[in-house]
Amino acid sequence: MAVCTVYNVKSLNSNYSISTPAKSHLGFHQKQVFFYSTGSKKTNYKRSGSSEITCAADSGTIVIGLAADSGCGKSTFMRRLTSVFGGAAEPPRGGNPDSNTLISDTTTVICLDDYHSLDRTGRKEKGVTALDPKANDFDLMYEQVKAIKEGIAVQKPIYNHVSGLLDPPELIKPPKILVIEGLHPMYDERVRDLLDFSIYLDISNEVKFAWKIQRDMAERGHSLESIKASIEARKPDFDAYIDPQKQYADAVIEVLPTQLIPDDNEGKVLRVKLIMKEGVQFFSPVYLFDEGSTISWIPCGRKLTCSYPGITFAYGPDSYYDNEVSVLEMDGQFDRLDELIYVESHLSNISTKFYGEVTQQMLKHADFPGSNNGTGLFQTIVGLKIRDLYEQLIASKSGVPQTAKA
Ligand SMILES: Nc1ncnc2c1ncn2[C@@H]1O[C@H](COP(=O)(O)OP(=O)(O)OP(=O)(O)O)[C@@H](O)[C@H]1O
Ligand SMILES: O=C(CO)[C@H](O)[C@H](O)COP(=O)(O)O
Repeated sequence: MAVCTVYNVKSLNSNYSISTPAKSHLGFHQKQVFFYSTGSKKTNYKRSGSSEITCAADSGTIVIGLAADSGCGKSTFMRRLTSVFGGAAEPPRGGNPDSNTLISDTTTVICLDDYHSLDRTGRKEKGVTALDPKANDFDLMYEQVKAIKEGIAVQKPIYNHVSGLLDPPELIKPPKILVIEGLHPMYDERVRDLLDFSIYLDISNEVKFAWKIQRDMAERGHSLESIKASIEARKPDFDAYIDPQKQYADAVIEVLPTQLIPDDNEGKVLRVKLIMKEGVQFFSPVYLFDEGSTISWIPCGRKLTCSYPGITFAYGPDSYYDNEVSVLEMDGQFDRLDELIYVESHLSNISTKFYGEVTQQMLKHADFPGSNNGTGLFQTIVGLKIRDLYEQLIASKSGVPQTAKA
């Protein structure tokens, strides 16, 4: 286990202190004062001693970025990803019960909402949304993600979604895999350059609306009008600051209404595309039947039960924001998840460790949203690809060659 040094930093105008790494690139050696803004006022910190802690990562931390709007399936995706590595993710033990962080043996998932520089009141006073870069501290985000990547523990702020306030920070030790999820993992070029792999969940407006209604009306008691108003209010900033990040993603999961039901407006049956950038180190796109060909496939028949409106798959090369990509598409939904093995056996480069691993993962989490359609299938596959990328990166650092995967 590696040893990390954290420097204690005392607050000059509030009653809690934070610790932060002592690296000169963070400015503490030179300046010894760190500005951390809470709400609309700034809090000053001064260095006061240091301590050593045990860090989890000996061979460096790899950093994955996951971008999406609120309510677009990030938490569900994270649960699928963590499961691929084994073990469950939990909030930091004994910490703030409203922490947004999830820690498992291999992964630590931090939510970038914790880098809101303006709290709920601060945003209201200034008339900005949480999507606006002005409401977020990208300098601190960059410094802390960089520090963790270099094996240094940090004291990360917490944005409390219950109170709408910035809470005292929590200690984040470098894990094997750090996932930064939220609104802006690819917005700031410096943060973007720290990412070893990036994913964007691109949920079309119609589908986003259907999911929001399902969650916020059924589970949170919001009215239809308030859900509509909240989506409308966020849209200009979403279009300006969140959506453009998809051009930088190594993989995009795009979720659209089905094309199998004419004029469908229920949003239950989905058409899902997995858009995979070519030429990304340690990431080889998944393919159907024949790499590089253009394929359309209706798998329904003796081996796959399909009720109305059926299932179609498509695969082929394309371009996306001037990048060469491979696109795998699924429209429709599975009737029987155990039969997914039939589809899995026709996919290649899925980075499984044994035959049927995708199907096993999907069956294990059959109760997660999207398990009967392309959202669950592609999230699971991307999880396996991330595991593969991690193993290849670690092997490349230690000089051990990796064997080819399915
Ligand atoms: N693949 C899916 N299929 C159907 N519904 C889904 C899917 N993924 C997410 N949802 C719906 O969206 C809701 C939000 O999902 P989730 O909590 O994973 O999103 P999130 O991006 O983490 O949200 P937030 O940022 O608001 O915490 C779920 O409760 C569910 O209703
Ligand atoms: O877009 C969001 C990311 O999840 C939230 O709206 C943002 O973090 C502000 O949170 P809250 O609405 O709890 O004040």
